Amino acid sequence: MSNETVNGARPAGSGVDEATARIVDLAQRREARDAAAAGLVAADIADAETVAADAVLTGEVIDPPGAALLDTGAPARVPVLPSWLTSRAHLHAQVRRWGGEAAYLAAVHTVRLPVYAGKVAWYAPQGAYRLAGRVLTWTTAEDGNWSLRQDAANRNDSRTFLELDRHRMRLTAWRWWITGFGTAGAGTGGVVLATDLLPWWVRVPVAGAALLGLARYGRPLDAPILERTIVRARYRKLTAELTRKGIMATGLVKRPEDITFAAGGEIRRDGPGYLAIADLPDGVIAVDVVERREKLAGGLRLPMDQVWPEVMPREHPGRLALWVADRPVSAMKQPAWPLLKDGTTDYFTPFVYGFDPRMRPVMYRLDERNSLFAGFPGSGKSLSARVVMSGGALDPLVTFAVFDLAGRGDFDAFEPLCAPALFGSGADDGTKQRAYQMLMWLLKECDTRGPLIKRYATQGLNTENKLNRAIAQRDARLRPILASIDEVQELITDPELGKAAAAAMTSIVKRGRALGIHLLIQTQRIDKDSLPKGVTSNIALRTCLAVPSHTEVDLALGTGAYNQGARPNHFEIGVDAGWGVRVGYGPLTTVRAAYLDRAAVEQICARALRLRGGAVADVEMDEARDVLADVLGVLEADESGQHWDTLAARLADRHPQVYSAMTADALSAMVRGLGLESRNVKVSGEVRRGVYRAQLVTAIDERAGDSD
Ligand SMILES: Nc1ncnc2c1ncn2[C@@H]1O[C@H](COP(=O)(O)OP(=O)(O)OP(=O)(O)O)[C@@H](O)[C@H]1O
Repeated sequence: MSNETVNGARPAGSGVDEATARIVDLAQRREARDAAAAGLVAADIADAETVAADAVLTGEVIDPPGAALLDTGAPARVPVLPSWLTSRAHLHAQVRRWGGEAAYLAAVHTVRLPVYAGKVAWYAPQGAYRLAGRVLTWTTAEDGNWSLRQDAANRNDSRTFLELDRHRMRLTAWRWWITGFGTAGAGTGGVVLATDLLPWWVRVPVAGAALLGLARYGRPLDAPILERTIVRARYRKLTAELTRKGIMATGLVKRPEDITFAAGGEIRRDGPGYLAIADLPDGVIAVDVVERREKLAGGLRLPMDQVWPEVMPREHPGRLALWVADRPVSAMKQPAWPLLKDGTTDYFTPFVYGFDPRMRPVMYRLDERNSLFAGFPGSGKSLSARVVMSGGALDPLVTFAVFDLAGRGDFDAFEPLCAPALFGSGADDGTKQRAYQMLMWLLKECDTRGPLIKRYATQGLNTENKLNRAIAQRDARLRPILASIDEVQELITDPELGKAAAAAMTSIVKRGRALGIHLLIQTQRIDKDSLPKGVTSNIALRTCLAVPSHTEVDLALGTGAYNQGARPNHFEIGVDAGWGVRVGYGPLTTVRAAYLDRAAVEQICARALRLRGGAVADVEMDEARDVLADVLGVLEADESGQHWDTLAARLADRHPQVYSAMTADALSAMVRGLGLESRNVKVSGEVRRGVYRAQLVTAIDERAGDSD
């Protein structure tokens, strides 16, 4: 409709003199209002900012009658139950909050009890005296027509006076009876309370209530017995006004009234805080507000940690969910991990991983997913990954492979759950080599599992050529595998193994997903070299913990995550340890892993070992291969050299269990890592990079000479 309006343009042919005062035609105005209500704009001939529609609209009619309506989703409905009644955690939070307030009031008034007792002792007799006076006045009906009688007396009108007094006497006749019975009843009550006729727990509260009532009646109006306690404003209620004030502080919106609140989404309590669903004016989207969280918090006069603006998934981009916590979230106590003390999990079913800022449980899924945890040192990666691994450990079917390339011992508790060849902890080359062998083993598993699973499909155990629990239980060769590598960048950037390891990981995350292989990698270095796109882009479940800037956010979570509102760069390392933004399972989620300290993880692993009958099966690994000898072995007798790509393909063919993921680049990097040069090799007239037989032979001879 705005295309019908041109600022400052004069109405075509109106002939209105701007200098003259405008006379408004009320009938026309009314008509225009009705038209506006019907969704139309009536051009007001006297409106200097409106021009005739046909002067501007030269093309086709934009909204022909009966144009299709856009589906903006199901009509918003008010929740049947208040949100604090819909989850146990929220109910606890609400009860705790009420309990806290009740305890505070009880404490305040208990301390003041002696003062209150003194006030009651002072005012109760005064109340009794006042009450007696009031009852007497009522009984004698002196108040009723006193002024009329006085008036008759002043006028010496004895007849009227006597008539009025007779009326008064008639009233007093029955009132004396009531007063008499009332006084006798009160007296008897007093005697009963003063003696032992009733137990103390009846007498004390009744006497107390009576005294309190008298004291209340006897006190001056401005002297309350209970001290007025101004309860500290511990909780700041989020109102529409406050929400608008906060959003205005971002500088994105010009007029507060442009911020509206979604129907059915009024501001309400949600977990330990308040939730407002606001619709932003045209041209402003929720991501813009999320981006200016700091200004928003400033406008609300609250610490950042208490203000959680979010984009609403599956809603229009201008709808903002603003959740304001009662207290800074980092100071809130997270609920305990539900599986901490008992319970088991199922690899194929989600389990609780952590809690979002509203303290709602957030689930984690192992099947058909791979995981990445990226964050700066101290952001809580290892702890978060340990929760995922603890979840996996509580399914007795899961086979573990764990490599900690930092060697800090964060994952030592999982050692008893791993076959000896599948556990390593250390920053040395040997551990990296073993981690690489583990990847080769996973590749081999990918090769063997596919045909086996297909066979079970023909027996009716699955429908989609994917591993499921029934198959995993039936065949010990198809147990789900959870393979974790901490500080994976150490392996990926290794000059010798890096390229081949990255290629292997890419292959594993692509193929292993449906075969019950979950690769979980963690890294603190977030750049293109440490997180090659081939690996990350195939990992579905990615969690980014505290990082310095949007570059790392997009590298870890995928390009565009920052634009969609992911802001892990707002987390403060140390304070917000464990907080991360996750993609790949449900909508973009801000979540903090449940806190499991070392002792808790050790207990969980001990439980997990018991679930596995106290021991884990050994795993056969292929011996580490001699790469140079293998390359020499695939050179044909008449070849003096060969290209890397041909050699890589031949190696994958000859030793698929070890080299199936081998690429030309990876092979070149591995061989160069062993001290050989990559050279131009001419084969069948084509010159490409490769290696000569003579180089390989010399290197092998030198190595043999060194070891002698
Ligand atoms: N979910 C959590 N809840 C509470 N505190 C946490 C949480 N996660 C981590 N922390 C705290 O942060 C500290 C660092 O965690 P962690 O060792 O997992 O970080 P990291 O990112 O792995 O660091 P590094 O890269 O140096 O290994 C922990 O010792 C713990 O005190």
